[in-house]
Amino acid sequence: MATSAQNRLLIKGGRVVNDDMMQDADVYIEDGIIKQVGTNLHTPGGTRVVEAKGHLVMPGGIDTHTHMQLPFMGTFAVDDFYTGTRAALAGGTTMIMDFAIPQKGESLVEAYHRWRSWADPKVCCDYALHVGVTWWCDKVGKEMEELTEEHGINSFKMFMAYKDTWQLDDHDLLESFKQCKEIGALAQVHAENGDIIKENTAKLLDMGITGPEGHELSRPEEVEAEATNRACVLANQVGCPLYVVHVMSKSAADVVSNKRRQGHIVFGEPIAASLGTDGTHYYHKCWRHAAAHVMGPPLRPDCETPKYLMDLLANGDLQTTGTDNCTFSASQKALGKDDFTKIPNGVNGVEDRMSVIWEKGVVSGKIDPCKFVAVTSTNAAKIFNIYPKKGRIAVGSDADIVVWNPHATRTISAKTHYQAVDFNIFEGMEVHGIADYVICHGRVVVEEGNVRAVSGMGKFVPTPSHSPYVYGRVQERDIANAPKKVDRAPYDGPVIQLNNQG
Ligand SMILES: C[C@@H](CNC(N)=O)C(=O)O
Ligand SMILES: [Zn+2]
Ligand SMILES: [Zn+2]
Repeated sequence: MATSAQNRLLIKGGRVVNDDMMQDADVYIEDGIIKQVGTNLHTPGGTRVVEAKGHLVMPGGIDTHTHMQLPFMGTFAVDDFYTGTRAALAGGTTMIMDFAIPQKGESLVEAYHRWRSWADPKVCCDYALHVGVTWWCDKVGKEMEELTEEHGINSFKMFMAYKDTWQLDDHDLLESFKQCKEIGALAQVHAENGDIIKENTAKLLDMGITGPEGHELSRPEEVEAEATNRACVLANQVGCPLYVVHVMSKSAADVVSNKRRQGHIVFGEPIAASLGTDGTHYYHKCWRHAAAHVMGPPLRPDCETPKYLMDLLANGDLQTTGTDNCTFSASQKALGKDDFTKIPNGVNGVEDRMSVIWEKGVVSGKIDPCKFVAVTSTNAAKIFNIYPKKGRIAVGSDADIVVWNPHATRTISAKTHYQAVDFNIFEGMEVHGIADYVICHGRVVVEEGNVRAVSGMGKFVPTPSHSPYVYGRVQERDIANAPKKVDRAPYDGPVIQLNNQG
């Protein structure tokens, strides 16, 4: 069938960047799919041309961790699936991975359908879902299997914090990890020790420390590191691959590095916030400013943390970058004006992630453009088993592409950002790297600063189980590491008699 002119696009004169190579090449697109990559391409008449000279042509960003319009702590995240995905496109991200989170006792499948009903009509770009496991029983295990087999879910997030609401104990963590392995899904953890947090919180409030500084004081980085280590040990003991979301500290990152060095199958996800700013803001005199940075795990007061985490992305010890975008405006954060435990947790990031990582990673000389593509897009596509449909500029891949201007600069501000939230944790930061053009489903949705995102144009992307990148070595490893019985003659010596008087 002849394609109509608006479905044909040629990105001309740019430098194509994938995670493993760069090349000067043009990219020809038809009906939302990349059809040709190369030079001197023959394209039909009526093809629209995007001039990309001096630009990098990269796979659109994949944000592995968002919470659009999340019902949380008595309110809803203010960026919904429309404003959130529109902002994502504005910044060069062409796919988000959000979370369907049931309350304790609720059906996981019902939560999945609820999130689908919220997202499908609104998303401007493609999206996938992880599903939260906030309680455990056999029914939960069966629903995890149904979600993997019938609904395109291949990752489940278990919470080790949020005691009394979403937190699982070690027994339930083990059961959920075993089930993830059984169905070929990836176990994700929110790694903080919720029991220590509860203990510390009571002490701090008793001492009259009710401000946002109390939030970080209640959960210092060793509380994140302890849970990260525990999750790695539990998962490794049942042979389940693990993905640690929102890695926020040096200590937790070191745990992931060391476990990977010991051969564990574990992945770590720092976020734009932990790569771009720090926890000194909790001590800001302005309550609103300090509260705007409240999230869990918290940003760390050690201002060397962002560089440290970027170095671990550079050397491959950490693999993906999300944002944990879960935004609340001043009046919502003010629910906790007298008690930091009531400040809705969450920060922005979905719009600025690509620029923040370009500035802190590439401009600083820590990562090159190929590694930038790896950590903002390709690694996520491989881990969640949607590669090369997503995460690559190649024939047959989706035409989700960012035409990146590496030299242009902008100053990040809530005054100019597309997000609905009234605060930006990167306020005032000058960054290099602007998405001059963003192509989504083969259509130009961002053009030199004009965002023409279309609500409902995004599609749900099923993530299939048994990702080779995650499970490719699990079977052999189980066989190789299986404990072996020792053949020996039975003991035939004396045995004491136990008296029954206890
Ligand atoms: C509830 C959700 C977002 N909030 C946060 N990280 O502070 C999460 O824990 O990832
Ligand atoms: Zn979390
Ligand atoms: Zn989250």
